[in-house]
Amino acid sequence: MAYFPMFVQLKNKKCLVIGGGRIALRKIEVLKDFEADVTVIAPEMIPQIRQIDKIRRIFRTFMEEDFKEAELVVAATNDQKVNSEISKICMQRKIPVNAVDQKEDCSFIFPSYVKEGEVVAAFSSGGQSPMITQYLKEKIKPNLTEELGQIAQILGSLRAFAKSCIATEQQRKEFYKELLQIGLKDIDSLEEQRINEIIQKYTKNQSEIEEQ
Ligand SMILES: C[C@@]1(CC(=O)O)c2cc3[nH]c(cc4nc(cc5[nH]c(cc(n2)[C@H]1CCC(=O)O)[C@@](C)(CC(=O)O)[C@@H]5CCC(=O)O)C(CC(=O)O)=C4CCC(=O)O)c(CCC(=O)O)c3CC(=O)O
Ligand SMILES: NC(=O)C1=CN([C@@H]2O[C@H](COP(=O)(O)OP(=O)(O)OC[C@H]3O[C@@H](n4cnc5c(N)ncnc54)[C@H](O)[C@@H]3O)[C@@H](O)[C@H]2O)C=CC1
Repeated sequence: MAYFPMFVQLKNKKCLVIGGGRIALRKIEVLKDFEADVTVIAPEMIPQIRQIDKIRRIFRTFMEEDFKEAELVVAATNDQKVNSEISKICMQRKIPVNAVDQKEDCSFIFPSYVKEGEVVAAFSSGGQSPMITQYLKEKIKPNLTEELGQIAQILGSLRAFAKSCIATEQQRKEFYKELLQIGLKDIDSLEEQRINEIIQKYTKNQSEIEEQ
């Protein structure tokens, strides 16, 4: 079964990671990368987890009341029974849950991803082979450049303006495409004056349409 790649807003969401080993660390780093509010619960945590900034650490085994406020949970202990129990609690409470050792206990799984600014490419093999998932990430890395992330930010900042000032969706599409092509050739040439020239070209078209 293939999983649907849903892009979820995690900023400031209360995410609970249960377990304090190497795999918990990997999951915490991903959640932090998307600005989640992370709490870790485990009797023992590896030094790298103890050193992470701005997370809550609770040194004990989990309790049912820990789930009260959780909006997303990762069961990352090394005990399958414990992870399964966590999963059941979350499923009952309809909290999205990931269990690191058994996809049957997951309502969502983690992808391998590349992120530049707000552009994210994410891969999954439906749990069949994380190696393949990692391989795909490495393949896309040379294409998902820092510049592409910057171009996305520039195009994003022009969206509201383009919607109000460029007449049709087709024209807006051409406008974004032209800016993208320029940015891909040379990000530095996508500066204010050049952008203004292109804006004028597309808004001029609109005033011509309005005059007719
Ligand atoms: C179902 C899923 C649930 C979940 O964790 O969300 C899951 C489950 C399991 N992984 C296992 C093993 C490995 N996982 C990795 C790596 C990653 N695993 C990740 C995700 C996922 N792993 C989800 C499915 C993803 C998909 O759809 O493809 C990544 C992408 C994201 C992340 O972890 O954040 C991250 C790469 C991050 C990156 O580099 O970008 C490596 C490689 C390595 O460690 O270098 C190995 C060893 C090689 C191998 O086994 O293939 C085992 C067996 C453990 C055992 O044998 O004991 C299980 C349990 C089982 O399969 O039963
Ligand atoms: N999803 C993935 O990508 C992968 C998953 N795995 C799975 O991940 C599991 C965990 O791996 P590691 O982090 O290396 O294990 P680990 O042994 O380093 O850490 C286990 C952690 O769980 C904690 N723990 C145990 N019982 C607990 C409880 N009742 N409440 C709270 N915390 C508890 C321990 O204190 C410890 O911090 C492995 O057993 C393996 O099945 C392994 C490789 C990749």
